Amino acid sequence: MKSKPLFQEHLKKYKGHYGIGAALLSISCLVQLIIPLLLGHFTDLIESMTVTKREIIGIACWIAGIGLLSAFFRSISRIYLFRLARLLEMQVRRKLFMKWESLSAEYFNRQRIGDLMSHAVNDLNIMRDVGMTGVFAAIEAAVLIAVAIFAMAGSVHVGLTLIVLLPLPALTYLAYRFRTRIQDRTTMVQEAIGGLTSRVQEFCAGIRVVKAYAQERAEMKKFQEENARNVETNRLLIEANSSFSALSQAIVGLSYLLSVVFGGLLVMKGGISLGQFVAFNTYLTMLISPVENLGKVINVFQRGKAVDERLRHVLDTAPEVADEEDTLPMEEIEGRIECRHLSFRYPDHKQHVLEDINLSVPPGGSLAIVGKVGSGKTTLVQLLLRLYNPPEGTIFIDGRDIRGIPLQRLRQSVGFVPQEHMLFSTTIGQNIAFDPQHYSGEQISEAAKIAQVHDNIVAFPRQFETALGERGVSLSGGQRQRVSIARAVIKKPSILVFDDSLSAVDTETEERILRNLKKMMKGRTTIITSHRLSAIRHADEIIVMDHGRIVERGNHASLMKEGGLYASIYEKQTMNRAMEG
Ligand SMILES: Nc1ncnc2c1ncn2[C@@H]1O[C@H](COP(=O)(O)OP(=O)(O)OP(=O)(O)O)[C@@H](O)[C@H]1O
Repeated sequence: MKSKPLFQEHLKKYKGHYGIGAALLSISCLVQLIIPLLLGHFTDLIESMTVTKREIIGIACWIAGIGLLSAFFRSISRIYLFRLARLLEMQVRRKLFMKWESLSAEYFNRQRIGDLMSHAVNDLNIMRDVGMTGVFAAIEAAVLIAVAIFAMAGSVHVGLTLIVLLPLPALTYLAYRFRTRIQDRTTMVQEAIGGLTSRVQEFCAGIRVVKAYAQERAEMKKFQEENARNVETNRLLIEANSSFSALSQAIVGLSYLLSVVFGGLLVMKGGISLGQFVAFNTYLTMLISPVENLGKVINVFQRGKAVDERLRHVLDTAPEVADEEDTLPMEEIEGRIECRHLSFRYPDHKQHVLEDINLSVPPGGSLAIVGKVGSGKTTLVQLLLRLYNPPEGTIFIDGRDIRGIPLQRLRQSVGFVPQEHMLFSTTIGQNIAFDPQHYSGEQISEAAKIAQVHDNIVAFPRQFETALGERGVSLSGGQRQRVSIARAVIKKPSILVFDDSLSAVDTETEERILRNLKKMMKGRTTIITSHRLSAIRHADEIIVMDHGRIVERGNHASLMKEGGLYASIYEKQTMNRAMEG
């Protein structure tokens, strides 16, 4: 289902609050409109030479008092309406984040980080601007224009008012002409910001590679291109905005000119008094700013519309991996895994990366998946976590099709150690206890011991409280790997999946980790993919993959006896180790 325009929805939901804000602002505008009448009266008194010093002070005090009262209501309404705009920003950002959390890994593969950041930051700034500048100026313009015109016609001269208002409909035409141009250019600017953010993000993340390959110049060139695109798109937007502003000001200026010429003639003919002429022009001056602002308001709303569409495009993305409506709850997962004729290709790809995979792991059993680079090992374990959707009827856990297992239950029951060891910029302890469940310090420490990283952590002055990432310490590749192993084992999951997760530790540490795991994983299912065969030789079953197919299967002894691919890789690795040792 397509979502409704975000701003309109917000307006509808908080219509009462917007009503109060609009009422407060209207009071401020109405109070302000008394000032021209006082000025007109004052001018007539001066012209008639009948004014006393006391009256002058009295009128000045009234003008000051009314000005203050108007400013008071204006500032309250501003606080009120701006708070609503902040609320809109916060709610849309929350929606956006919740949507991202529901989307599959594939969605993020297809997106540039810069574009996502541009949605979360720049698009929402524009959205907030719609709520702040847009709504505030629109209400002010509507009230001031309506009431000032009424006052000009009612208290001064209908004919003069009509003449002066004659050019103003041209503003509507102008807004119509500029509408698409401003919207399109806003989209271009937001996309350019996304591109620039992506470039900076990629450069910072890949700084070591850039330096190692002396790619600074090439990177600078790419950055310059994005930077220039950003400047150019902004230039185009400013050009459209400025032309729109200049033309609307010219229209307003024409009104002013008509007022001076025809108003002056009327005063000379005695049609209106000098005081009325002054009041009329003061009203017109009051009108100029909101009418000019009206141009800005239209501009802000047009930019807001472009952003609203961009954001809704994200919010309307359907999650590829989600619970079906008829998904039944599931108590505990025991850990029996089965693949039946599993063939898989990535969304939007023609080629199958897994072909007719059949396997069965009993609860508490261990399965090792080995094979050449790109043979499909990671794909297979990601399907077991349902990071992608396998075809129905191909993967079963505890006898239930994985597509019918509640995602929350499935993911709570699997401890996954991925190839890339993503640690968050919190403390080491929080990185280990990264689970909805609460863990005690003792449990965190225990998990770190199993993962063989406890000694490293306690060597830091703040131990488990040590902050990681930005402005925190950096861990070595091996330490990061072991912290993410600790993160998986602390859950004591029914199924533990290691995707080539022991590659950055030496063989001795690897042995110790596996020994500890064996104790802890008694009765739980373990799946390990690895390039290093020494890490998996104790597994109950080993499958060897090549080009997405299982080409050999058995245990270490039977595979060695077979003398196939497994045996040849194992011998090569043993020889290499012997030569290195
Ligand atoms: N998100 C994706 N979209 C499309 N194709 C993908 C995606 N991820 C992997 N592939 C392709 O699927 C095939 C299997 O990749 P996979 O990562 O499963 O292999 P692997 O055996 O784990 O490799 P490695 O040992 O390098 O980790 C490769 O040809 C790869 O290019």
